[in-house]
Amino acid sequence: MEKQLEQLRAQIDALDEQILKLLNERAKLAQAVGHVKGGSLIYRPEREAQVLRRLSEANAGPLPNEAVRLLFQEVMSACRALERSLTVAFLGPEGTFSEAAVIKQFGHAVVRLPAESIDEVFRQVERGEAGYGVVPVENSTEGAVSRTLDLLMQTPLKVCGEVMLRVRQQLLRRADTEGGPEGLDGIERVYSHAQSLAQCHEWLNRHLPKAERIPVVSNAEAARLAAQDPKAAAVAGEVAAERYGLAIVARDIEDEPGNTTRFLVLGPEDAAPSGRDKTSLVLSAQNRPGALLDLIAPFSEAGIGLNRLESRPARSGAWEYVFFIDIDGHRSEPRVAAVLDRVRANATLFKVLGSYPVAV
Ligand SMILES: O=C(O)C(=O)C[C@]1(C(=O)O)C=C[C@@H](O)C=C1
Repeated sequence: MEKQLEQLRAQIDALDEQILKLLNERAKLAQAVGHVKGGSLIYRPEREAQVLRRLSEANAGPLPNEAVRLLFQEVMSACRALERSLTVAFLGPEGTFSEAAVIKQFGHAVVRLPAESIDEVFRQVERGEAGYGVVPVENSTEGAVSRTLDLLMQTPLKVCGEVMLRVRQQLLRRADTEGGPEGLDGIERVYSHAQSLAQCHEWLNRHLPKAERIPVVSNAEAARLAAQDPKAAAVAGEVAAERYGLAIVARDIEDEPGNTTRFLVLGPEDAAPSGRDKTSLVLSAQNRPGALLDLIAPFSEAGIGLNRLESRPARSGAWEYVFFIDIDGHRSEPRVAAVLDRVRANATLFKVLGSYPVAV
Protein backbone atom coordinates (compact mmCIF):
# COMPACT_ATOMS: atom_id res chain seq x y z
CA MET A 1 0.00 0.00 0.00
CA GLU A 2 2.81 2.40 0.95
CA LYS A 3 4.39 1.89 -2.45
CA GLN A 4 1.13 2.58 -4.24
CA LEU A 5 0.55 5.75 -2.22
CA GLU A 6 4.02 6.97 -3.02
CA GLN A 7 3.51 6.44 -6.74
CA LEU A 8 0.17 8.22 -6.79
CA ARG A 9 1.57 11.15 -4.81
CA ALA A 10 4.51 11.42 -7.17
CA GLN A 11 2.00 11.76 -10.02
CA ILE A 12 0.10 14.42 -8.09
CA ASP A 13 3.34 16.34 -7.47
CA ALA A 14 4.19 16.25 -11.15
CA LEU A 15 0.73 17.49 -12.10
CA ASP A 16 0.83 20.25 -9.45
CA GLU A 17 4.02 21.55 -11.01
CA GLN A 18 2.39 21.62 -14.42
CA ILE A 19 -0.70 23.34 -13.02
CA LEU A 20 1.51 25.92 -11.27
CA LYS A 21 3.41 26.61 -14.48
CA LEU A 22 0.17 26.99 -16.41
CA LEU A 23 -1.32 29.25 -13.75
CA ASN A 24 1.68 31.55 -13.95
CA GLU A 25 1.45 31.60 -17.73
CA ARG A 26 -2.18 32.59 -17.33
CA ALA A 27 -1.21 35.28 -14.83
CA LYS A 28 1.29 36.77 -17.31
CA LEU A 29 -1.41 36.91 -19.97
CA ALA A 30 -3.72 38.71 -17.54
CA GLN A 31 -0.92 41.20 -16.85
CA ALA A 32 -0.58 41.74 -20.60
CA VAL A 33 -4.35 42.30 -20.83
CA GLY A 34 -3.95 44.85 -18.04
CA HIS A 35 -1.38 46.79 -20.11
CA VAL A 36 -3.62 46.71 -23.19
CA LYS A 37 -6.52 48.05 -21.12
CA GLY A 38 -4.34 50.93 -19.99
CA GLY A 39 -6.21 53.18 -17.62
CA SER A 40 -9.64 51.66 -18.28
CA LEU A 41 -11.56 49.42 -15.88
CA ILE A 42 -9.75 46.27 -14.77
CA TYR A 43 -12.76 44.37 -13.45
CA ARG A 44 -14.82 42.96 -16.34
CA PRO A 45 -17.80 41.08 -14.89
CA GLU A 46 -19.05 39.98 -18.32
CA ARG A 47 -15.71 38.33 -19.15
CA GLU A 48 -15.52 36.61 -15.75
CA ALA A 49 -19.06 35.27 -16.20
CA GLN A 50 -18.16 33.98 -19.69
CA VAL A 51 -15.03 32.23 -18.39
CA LEU A 52 -16.98 30.54 -15.58
CA ARG A 53 -19.86 29.50 -17.85
CA ARG A 54 -17.52 28.11 -20.50
CA LEU A 55 -15.58 26.02 -17.97
CA SER A 56 -18.79 24.66 -16.41
CA GLU A 57 -19.88 23.51 -19.83
CA ALA A 58 -16.46 22.01 -20.60
CA ASN A 59 -16.17 20.29 -17.23
CA ALA A 60 -15.97 16.49 -17.67
CA GLY A 61 -15.71 15.78 -13.91
CA PRO A 62 -15.26 14.20 -11.46
CA LEU A 63 -14.97 17.71 -9.97
CA PRO A 64 -18.49 19.16 -9.59
CA ASN A 65 -19.24 22.43 -11.39
CA GLU A 66 -19.53 24.21 -8.05
CA ALA A 67 -15.90 23.33 -7.23
CA VAL A 68 -14.71 24.34 -10.70
CA ARG A 69 -16.50 27.66 -10.32
CA LEU A 70 -14.88 28.32 -6.95
CA LEU A 71 -11.38 27.40 -8.11
CA PHE A 72 -11.50 29.49 -11.27
CA GLN A 73 -13.07 32.46 -9.53
CA GLU A 74 -10.03 32.43 -7.24
CA VAL A 75 -7.66 32.05 -10.21
CA MET A 76 -9.23 35.11 -11.86
CA SER A 77 -9.20 36.96 -8.56
CA ALA A 78 -5.45 36.41 -8.21
CA CYS A 79 -4.78 37.32 -11.86
CA ARG A 80 -6.91 40.45 -11.56
CA ALA A 81 -4.99 41.51 -8.45
CA LEU A 82 -1.78 41.48 -10.54
CA GLU A 83 -3.37 44.02 -12.86
CA ARG A 84 -4.56 46.26 -10.01
CA SER A 85 -5.78 45.86 -6.44
CA LEU A 86 -9.56 46.25 -5.98
CA THR A 87 -11.44 47.44 -2.92
CA VAL A 88 -15.01 46.21 -2.45
CA ALA A 89 -17.37 47.69 0.16
CA PHE A 90 -20.09 45.55 1.75
CA LEU A 91 -22.57 45.66 4.61
CA GLY A 92 -20.38 44.67 7.56
CA PRO A 93 -19.17 43.68 9.99
CA GLU A 94 -16.95 40.81 8.91
CA GLY A 95 -18.64 37.44 8.95
CA THR A 96 -21.97 38.50 7.40
CA PHE A 97 -23.62 36.96 4.37
CA SER A 98 -22.75 40.14 2.47
CA GLU A 99 -19.06 39.35 2.93
CA ALA A 100 -19.69 35.81 1.67
CA ALA A 101 -21.32 37.37 -1.43
CA VAL A 102 -18.24 39.56 -2.04
CA ILE A 103 -15.99 36.50 -1.88
CA LYS A 104 -18.27 34.53 -4.20
CA GLN A 105 -18.23 37.30 -6.82
CA PHE A 106 -14.66 38.64 -6.52
CA GLY A 107 -12.64 35.82 -4.88
CA HIS A 108 -10.25 36.43 -1.98
CA ALA A 109 -7.71 38.68 -3.71
CA VAL A 110 -9.59 41.95 -3.08
CA VAL A 111 -9.57 44.35 -0.15
CA ARG A 112 -12.92 43.86 1.63
CA LEU A 113 -14.18 47.04 3.25
CA PRO A 114 -16.96 46.53 5.84
CA ALA A 115 -19.45 49.42 5.96
CA GLU A 116 -21.86 50.23 8.79
CA SER A 117 -24.97 50.46 6.65
CA ILE A 118 -26.26 49.98 3.13
CA ASP A 119 -26.16 53.80 2.77
CA GLU A 120 -22.48 53.75 3.66
CA VAL A 121 -21.73 51.11 0.99
CA PHE A 122 -23.26 53.40 -1.65
CA ARG A 123 -21.39 56.44 -0.28
CA GLN A 124 -18.02 54.68 -0.22
CA VAL A 125 -18.30 53.70 -3.86
CA GLU A 126 -19.71 57.12 -4.84
CA ARG A 127 -16.78 58.86 -3.12
CA GLY A 128 -14.28 56.46 -4.71
CA GLU A 129 -13.12 55.00 -1.39
CA ALA A 130 -14.10 51.61 -2.80
CA GLY A 131 -14.06 50.62 -6.46
CA TYR A 132 -17.18 48.46 -6.09
CA GLY A 133 -19.92 47.75 -3.57
CA VAL A 134 -22.10 44.71 -2.85
CA VAL A 135 -25.59 45.23 -1.38
CA PRO A 136 -28.46 42.82 -0.67
CA VAL A 137 -31.53 43.54 -2.83
CA GLU A 138 -33.98 40.70 -2.20
CA ASN A 139 -34.46 37.45 -0.33
CA SER A 140 -36.51 34.54 -1.60
CA THR A 141 -38.41 34.31 1.71
CA GLU A 142 -38.57 37.91 2.86
CA GLY A 143 -38.80 39.91 -0.35
CA ALA A 144 -37.17 43.22 -1.21
CA VAL A 145 -34.57 45.13 0.78
CA SER A 146 -36.32 48.48 0.54
CA ARG A 147 -33.37 50.64 1.60
CA THR A 148 -31.33 49.32 -1.33
CA LEU A 149 -34.18 50.09 -3.75
CA ASP A 150 -34.53 53.65 -2.43
CA LEU A 151 -30.80 54.30 -2.76
CA LEU A 152 -30.67 52.82 -6.27
CA MET A 153 -33.12 55.50 -7.39
CA GLN A 154 -30.77 58.32 -6.45
CA THR A 155 -27.28 56.97 -7.06
CA PRO A 156 -25.14 57.80 -10.09
CA LEU A 157 -23.60 54.30 -9.73
CA LYS A 158 -24.51 51.45 -12.06
CA VAL A 159 -25.43 47.85 -11.37
CA CYS A 160 -22.71 45.72 -12.98
CA GLY A 161 -23.43 42.30 -11.50
CA GLU A 162 -25.65 40.11 -9.35
CA VAL A 163 -24.76 37.40 -6.84
CA MET A 164 -27.09 34.63 -5.71
CA LEU A 165 -26.20 33.28 -2.29
CA ARG A 166 -27.88 30.30 -0.68
CA VAL A 167 -28.44 31.47 2.91
CA ARG A 168 -28.16 28.82 5.60
CA GLN A 169 -28.98 30.02 9.10
CA GLN A 170 -27.50 28.38 12.19
CA LEU A 171 -28.40 28.72 15.85
CA LEU A 172 -25.20 29.63 17.69
CA ARG A 173 -24.41 29.61 21.35
CA ARG A 174 -21.46 29.66 23.73
CA ALA A 175 -19.93 26.21 23.87
CA ASP A 176 -19.53 26.40 27.66
CA THR A 177 -23.22 26.95 28.48
CA GLU A 178 -25.00 24.82 31.05
CA GLY A 179 -26.15 21.52 29.59
CA GLY A 180 -23.41 21.68 26.97
CA PRO A 181 -23.59 23.14 23.50
CA GLU A 182 -25.94 20.42 22.24
CA GLY A 183 -29.14 21.61 23.92
CA LEU A 184 -31.46 24.56 23.66
CA ASP A 185 -32.03 24.60 27.44
CA GLY A 186 -31.64 27.94 29.16
CA ILE A 187 -31.86 30.09 26.02
CA GLU A 188 -33.86 33.16 27.04
CA ARG A 189 -32.90 35.49 24.20
CA VAL A 190 -32.21 35.10 20.50
CA TYR A 191 -30.33 37.87 18.71
CA SER A 192 -30.25 38.33 14.97
CA HIS A 193 -30.91 40.72 12.12
CA ALA A 194 -34.67 41.24 11.70
CA GLN A 195 -34.62 39.53 8.27
CA SER A 196 -32.89 36.46 9.64
CA LEU A 197 -35.33 36.27 12.57
CA ALA A 198 -38.16 36.39 10.04
CA GLN A 199 -36.52 33.69 7.91
CA CYS A 200 -36.48 31.34 10.93
CA HIS A 201 -39.84 32.39 12.36
CA GLU A 202 -41.48 28.93 12.27
CA TRP A 203 -38.45 27.13 13.60
CA LEU A 204 -38.18 29.56 16.53
CA ASN A 205 -41.92 29.21 17.25
CA ARG A 206 -41.54 25.45 17.44
CA HIS A 207 -38.23 25.10 19.30
CA LEU A 208 -37.82 28.28 21.32
CA PRO A 209 -41.36 29.63 21.79
CA LYS A 210 -40.53 31.39 25.04
CA ALA A 211 -37.25 33.03 24.06
CA GLU A 212 -37.34 36.76 23.37
CA ARG A 213 -36.32 37.66 19.80
CA ILE A 214 -34.12 40.71 19.69
CA PRO A 215 -33.38 42.31 16.31
CA VAL A 216 -29.88 43.83 16.00
CA VAL A 217 -27.99 45.55 13.18
CA SER A 218 -26.35 42.41 11.78
CA ASN A 219 -25.95 38.69 12.28
CA ALA A 220 -22.33 39.19 13.18
CA GLU A 221 -23.35 41.65 15.92
CA ALA A 222 -25.84 39.01 17.14
CA ALA A 223 -23.01 36.46 17.35
CA ARG A 224 -20.83 38.95 19.24
CA LEU A 225 -23.61 39.52 21.79
CA ALA A 226 -24.29 35.79 22.16
CA ALA A 227 -20.61 35.21 22.86
CA GLN A 228 -20.93 37.43 25.95
CA ASP A 229 -24.22 36.08 27.28
CA PRO A 230 -24.70 32.43 28.36
CA LYS A 231 -28.50 32.83 28.30
CA ALA A 232 -28.51 34.02 24.69
CA ALA A 233 -28.26 32.46 21.25
CA ALA A 234 -27.74 34.03 17.84
CA VAL A 235 -29.11 33.21 14.42
CA ALA A 236 -26.27 33.70 11.95
CA GLY A 237 -24.17 32.01 9.28
CA GLU A 238 -21.39 29.52 9.80
CA VAL A 239 -18.67 32.14 9.28
CA ALA A 240 -19.97 34.06 12.30
CA ALA A 241 -19.67 30.90 14.45
CA GLU A 242 -16.01 30.60 13.50
CA ARG A 243 -15.29 34.27 14.00
CA TYR A 244 -16.85 34.47 17.49
CA GLY A 245 -15.93 30.96 18.69
CA LEU A 246 -19.53 29.81 19.10
CA ALA A 247 -20.96 26.30 18.85
CA ILE A 248 -23.64 25.49 16.26
CA VAL A 249 -26.52 24.02 18.32
CA ALA A 250 -28.99 23.68 15.44
CA ARG A 251 -28.15 23.65 11.74
CA ASP A 252 -29.99 25.04 8.71
CA ILE A 253 -32.94 26.38 10.69
CA GLU A 254 -34.38 28.60 7.92
CA ASP A 255 -38.06 27.90 7.20
CA GLU A 256 -37.62 27.82 3.42
CA PRO A 257 -35.16 25.16 2.32
CA GLY A 258 -34.26 27.13 -0.82
CA ASN A 259 -33.63 30.38 1.06
CA THR A 260 -31.50 32.55 -1.23
CA THR A 261 -30.43 36.18 -1.06
CA ARG A 262 -29.72 38.15 -4.19
CA PHE A 263 -27.06 40.86 -4.05
CA LEU A 264 -26.22 43.56 -6.57
CA VAL A 265 -22.72 44.71 -7.47
CA LEU A 266 -22.43 48.50 -7.80
CA GLY A 267 -19.70 50.15 -9.80
CA PRO A 268 -18.84 53.17 -11.92
CA GLU A 269 -20.16 51.51 -15.11
CA ASP A 270 -22.44 48.63 -15.93
CA ALA A 271 -21.16 45.52 -17.74
CA ALA A 272 -20.69 44.85 -21.45
CA PRO A 273 -22.88 42.07 -22.94
CA SER A 274 -21.92 38.53 -21.85
CA GLY A 275 -24.47 36.58 -23.89
CA ARG A 276 -26.82 35.97 -20.94
CA ASP A 277 -27.71 39.27 -19.33
CA LYS A 278 -30.33 41.15 -17.35
CA THR A 279 -31.22 44.82 -17.23
CA SER A 280 -32.60 46.55 -14.13
CA LEU A 281 -34.84 49.60 -14.48
CA VAL A 282 -36.78 51.94 -12.29
CA LEU A 283 -39.80 53.70 -13.72
CA SER A 284 -43.06 55.27 -12.78
CA ALA A 285 -46.36 55.69 -14.54
CA GLN A 286 -49.09 58.26 -14.25
CA ASN A 287 -51.35 57.80 -11.25
CA ARG A 288 -54.35 56.36 -13.10
CA PRO A 289 -55.85 52.86 -13.34
CA GLY A 290 -54.07 50.61 -15.84
CA ALA A 291 -51.15 52.98 -16.33
CA LEU A 292 -48.56 50.46 -15.17
CA LEU A 293 -49.89 47.71 -17.42
CA ASP A 294 -49.84 50.08 -20.42
CA LEU A 295 -46.30 51.10 -19.54
CA ILE A 296 -44.86 47.59 -19.43
CA ALA A 297 -46.93 46.13 -22.28
CA PRO A 298 -44.14 46.76 -24.86
CA PHE A 299 -41.91 44.20 -23.10
CA SER A 300 -44.32 41.30 -23.57
CA GLU A 301 -45.20 42.51 -27.08
CA ALA A 302 -41.51 42.22 -27.98
CA GLY A 303 -41.20 38.83 -26.22
CA ILE A 304 -38.83 40.20 -23.60
CA GLY A 305 -39.11 38.34 -20.29
CA LEU A 306 -39.89 40.43 -17.25
CA ASN A 307 -38.51 38.59 -14.27
CA ARG A 308 -39.16 40.90 -11.37
CA LEU A 309 -41.46 43.76 -10.51
CA GLU A 310 -41.26 45.54 -7.17
CA SER A 311 -43.10 48.69 -6.18
CA ARG A 312 -42.08 51.41 -3.73
CA PRO A 313 -43.90 54.59 -2.70
CA ALA A 314 -42.57 57.58 -4.67
CA ARG A 315 -42.45 59.67 -1.45
CA SER A 316 -44.47 62.37 -3.10
CA GLY A 317 -47.16 61.88 -0.46
CA ALA A 318 -49.74 61.37 -3.20
CA TRP A 319 -49.99 57.55 -3.26
CA GLU A 320 -47.70 57.46 -6.28
CA TYR A 321 -45.40 54.53 -6.88
CA VAL A 322 -42.13 53.75 -8.59
CA PHE A 323 -41.53 50.31 -10.05
CA PHE A 324 -38.30 48.31 -10.08
CA ILE A 325 -38.21 45.96 -13.02
CA ASP A 326 -35.67 43.38 -14.20
CA ILE A 327 -35.87 42.30 -17.83
CA ASP A 328 -34.00 39.66 -19.81
CA GLY A 329 -31.31 40.94 -22.14
CA HIS A 330 -28.70 43.70 -22.35
CA ARG A 331 -29.66 47.32 -22.96
CA SER A 332 -27.32 47.42 -25.97
CA GLU A 333 -29.11 44.59 -27.83
CA PRO A 334 -31.11 46.32 -30.59
CA ARG A 335 -34.32 44.47 -29.65
CA VAL A 336 -34.01 45.56 -26.02
CA ALA A 337 -32.89 49.11 -26.86
CA ALA A 338 -35.93 49.62 -29.13
CA VAL A 339 -38.36 48.55 -26.39
CA LEU A 340 -36.60 50.68 -23.78
CA ASP A 341 -37.07 53.71 -26.05
CA ARG A 342 -40.79 52.98 -26.31
CA VAL A 343 -41.18 52.57 -22.55
CA ARG A 344 -39.14 55.69 -21.80
CA ALA A 345 -41.41 57.76 -24.02
CA ASN A 346 -44.44 56.90 -21.85
CA ALA A 347 -42.89 56.90 -18.38
CA THR A 348 -42.99 59.84 -15.99
CA LEU A 349 -39.71 58.60 -14.51
CA PHE A 350 -37.26 56.27 -16.24
CA LYS A 351 -33.78 55.18 -15.21
CA VAL A 352 -31.67 52.26 -16.41
CA LEU A 353 -29.86 50.99 -13.32
CA GLY A 354 -27.59 48.82 -15.43
CA SER A 355 -27.14 45.73 -17.59
CA TYR A 356 -25.10 42.85 -16.21
CA PRO A 357 -24.47 39.10 -16.58
CA VAL A 358 -27.00 36.70 -15.05
CA ALA A 359 -25.43 35.26 -11.88
CA VAL A 360 -23.16 32.27 -12.49
O1 LIG B 1 -9.91 39.49 -19.71
C1 LIG B 1 -9.62 40.45 -19.00
O2 LIG B 1 -10.05 41.60 -19.24
C2 LIG B 1 -8.73 40.27 -17.86
O3 LIG B 1 -8.32 41.23 -17.25
C3 LIG B 1 -8.39 38.88 -17.39
C4 LIG B 1 -9.33 38.40 -16.30
C5 LIG B 1 -8.98 36.91 -16.07
O4 LIG B 1 -8.19 36.62 -15.16
O5 LIG B 1 -9.44 36.08 -16.83
C6 LIG B 1 -9.11 39.19 -15.06
C7 LIG B 1 -9.91 40.27 -14.73
C8 LIG B 1 -11.13 40.62 -15.47
O6 LIG B 1 -12.16 40.94 -14.60
C9 LIG B 1 -11.53 39.57 -16.41
C10 LIG B 1 -10.74 38.52 -16.74
